[in-house]
Amino acid sequence: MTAPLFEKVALIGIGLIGSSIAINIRDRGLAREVAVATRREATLRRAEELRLGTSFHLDPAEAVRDADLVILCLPVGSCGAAAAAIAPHLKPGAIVSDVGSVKGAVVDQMRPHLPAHVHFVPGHPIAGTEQSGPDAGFLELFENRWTILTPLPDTDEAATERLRALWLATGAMVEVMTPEHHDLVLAIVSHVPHLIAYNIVGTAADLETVTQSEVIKFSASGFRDFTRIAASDPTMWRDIFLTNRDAVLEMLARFSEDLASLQRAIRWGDGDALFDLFTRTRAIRRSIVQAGQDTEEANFGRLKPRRDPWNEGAPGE
Ligand SMILES: NC(=O)C1=CN([C@@H]2O[C@H](COP(=O)(O)OP(=O)(O)OC[C@H]3O[C@@H](n4cnc5c(N)ncnc54)[C@H](O)[C@@H]3O)[C@@H](O)[C@H]2O)C=CC1
Ligand SMILES: O=C(O)C(=O)Cc1ccc(O)cc1
Repeated sequence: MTAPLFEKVALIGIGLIGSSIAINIRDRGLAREVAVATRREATLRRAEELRLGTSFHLDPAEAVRDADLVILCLPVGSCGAAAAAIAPHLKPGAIVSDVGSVKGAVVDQMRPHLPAHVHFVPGHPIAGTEQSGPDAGFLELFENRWTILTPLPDTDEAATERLRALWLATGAMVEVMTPEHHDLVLAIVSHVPHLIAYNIVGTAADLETVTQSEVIKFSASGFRDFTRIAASDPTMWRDIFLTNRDAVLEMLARFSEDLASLQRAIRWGDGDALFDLFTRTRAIRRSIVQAGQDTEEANFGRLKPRRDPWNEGAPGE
C-alpha cells in the first residue's frame, strides 16, 4: 500500500477506464476520497454497489468540489461540455486531466473553459479492452502498459510529476510528448487498426456468397481477433475518428498506398516482395514480445515453445 498521493480525486465518467482507475486508487490506497460522477442514475448506483468511490454524484460540478485531481473518463467528444460544467467549481491548484484516446482535440475543447488557477495535464493510458461500463474495470489493466501525458508548454512541471506518480502507482510506465505527436503515433498503432477491424468485419458480414453462419463457423483466429476489436464501443470510436481526423486520414493514405503495392505483388506473382514484407513484420512482432509488451504471448512462449515446422529441417538434417 502506497501513501495517499491525493486527498480527493474526482472521476467524471465511470466506464472501463474510470472504474479501473477507481479500483487502483481504492486497492492501492492512492487517495483518501474518490468522488464519482456519471450522468445516468443506473450507472451511478452500479458504481456505488461496486464500491468504486466514497461519494457518488449525478452533477459533476458537485463531484469536483475540493478535489485535488479531476480526471475526465468520458468519450473524447464529451470532454468540452464536461470541462465547461466543472470549470467554475474547480479548486485553485487542482490538477485536471483526462484519459481520452485523442489529445489535440481534447486540449482544444477543454482548455478554453479551464480557469488559470488549475493545472491541465491531459493523459492517455494505452491500455484497454473491447468492454465498457463500470463492471469492466480491473486492477491490473494499466500494469506494464504505457500512459502518455501531454502537458502544454505552460503547464506546471510539479503537476505533471504528481500525475506521473499516480500512473506509476497503478503499474503503468509513463512517457511525456506533445498532443500532436501523440495523435500521429496513435493514428497508426491504434486508430487505423481499429478502422481496419471495423471494415473487415463489415465486409465479411455484407458478403452475398458467404453466409453469416459460415463466417462464424469458419472464422480463423486472425478474423476472431478482428471481431473482438470491432466489438469496441461505437460512441467512443466514432468520437476518436471524428476528432483525430487529419492524422487518421494521413495514415490511411499511406496504408492504402502500401496495400496497393501488396495487391500488385499478388497480381504479378512477386513472391519476394511478399516474403520480404512478412519477414520484416514478423521481426516487429518478435521485438514486441521480447520487450514484454505482450505478456500473454510472452507467457505462452515460456510455457510452450512454438514449433515452426516450415523452418525446421527434415528429420536427421
Ligand atoms: N476502452 C478503451 O480501451 C480505452 C479508452 N480510452 C478512452 O477513455 C475514455 C473513456 O472510455 P471507456 O472508459 O472505455 O468508456 P465507457 O463507455 O466504458 O465509459 C464512459 C463513461 O462516460 C459516461 N458518458 C458517456 N457519454 C457521456 C456524456 N455525453 N456525458 C457524460 N458522461 C458520459 C458513461 O456513462 C460512462 O460512465 C474515452 O475517451 C476513450 O477514448 C483510453 C484508453 C483505452
Ligand atoms: O482492446 C484493444 O485491443 C485496444 O486497443 C484497447 C485500447 C483502445 C483505445 C485506446 O486508446 C487504447 C487502448
